[in-house]
Amino acid sequence: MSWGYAANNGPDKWADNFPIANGPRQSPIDIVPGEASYDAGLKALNLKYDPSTCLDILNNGHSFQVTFVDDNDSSTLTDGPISGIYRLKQFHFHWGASDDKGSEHTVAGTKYPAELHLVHWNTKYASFGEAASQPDGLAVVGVFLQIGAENANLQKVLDAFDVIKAKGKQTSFADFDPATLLPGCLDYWTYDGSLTTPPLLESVTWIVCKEPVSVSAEQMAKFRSLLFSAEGEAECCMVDNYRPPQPLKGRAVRASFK
Ligand SMILES: COc1ccc(/C(C)=C/C(=O)O)cc1
Ligand SMILES: [Zn+2]
Repeated sequence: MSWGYAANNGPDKWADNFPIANGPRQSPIDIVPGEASYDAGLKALNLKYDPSTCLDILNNGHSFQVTFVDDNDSSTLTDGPISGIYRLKQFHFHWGASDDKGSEHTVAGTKYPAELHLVHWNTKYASFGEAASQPDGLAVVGVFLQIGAENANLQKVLDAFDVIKAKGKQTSFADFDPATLLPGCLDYWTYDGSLTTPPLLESVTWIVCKEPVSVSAEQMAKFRSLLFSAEGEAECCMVDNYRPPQPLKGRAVRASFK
C-alpha cells in the first residue's frame, strides 16, 4: 500500500517505510513568533518568475501541482536566506476538510485553511532529483491562505480542476504567473527542514511568509472537490492532505522582520 493521509497510511504510519520521518530536521513545524530570532543579515526574497515557463497542472493523488520548465534560469528564487540560484520546479497546496485546519505550518498553534508551497531547487546541482537529496538542495516558499475575499489569481488555477478531478489526470496549463499568489509583504520566517511528504528528505530551506493571502469559502469548496482516488475507483475527496507539525529538536527559527 502506498502512503497517503488516511488512518491506515497517513502521517503516523510514514516512519514504517520512511524512517527519516523521525529525523532531526523534519517539517512542518509550529512557528512561535516570540521564539523566532530577528536576523538583520537576512536579505529580502528575490522571486523572479516567467509565466511562459508554466507547463501543466496535475492531480498526483496527494495534491495538485503546477509544474514549470526548469531547464534555464527564467523562474528563480535568489537572496532571502539562501545563497546561489534556485529554480522554480512546481507549486502545490495542502488544505483541510473544513476551514479550521489545512495548513502544514502553524503559527503559535493557529492552523490556516490552506497552505501554498512553491518548490525551488539549487542550481549548484544537476537536477531537481539530485538537489532533493542534498541538505541545501531545495528552498520552499510557504504562503498561508485565510478565508476572505475571492482570490481572482487563484481562481485561474481552480478553473482547471474539472479536467484533473481524479488521481493521475493532467492537462496543459500555460502563461500563469505564480508571483500573483504571493502576499504584498514578503516578511518571512526561515528554518532548516524537510519535504512534508514521503520521501521526507531533509533537504529544504523553509521560507514561510508571515502575511497570508485570501481565499473565499467557495474557492475552498472547489479545492475539496478534487479526489484522492483515480477514475473508476470509489470516490474519495482530496481533503486533509497535510502533515501535522513535527518536533523542532533544537532548531533555530529566524525572522526577516522585527
Ligand atoms: C525525489 O522525489 C520527490 C518527491 C516529492 C518531493 C516533494 C517536492 C515533496 C513535498 O512537496 O513535500 C520532492 C522529491
Ligand atoms: Zn507541500
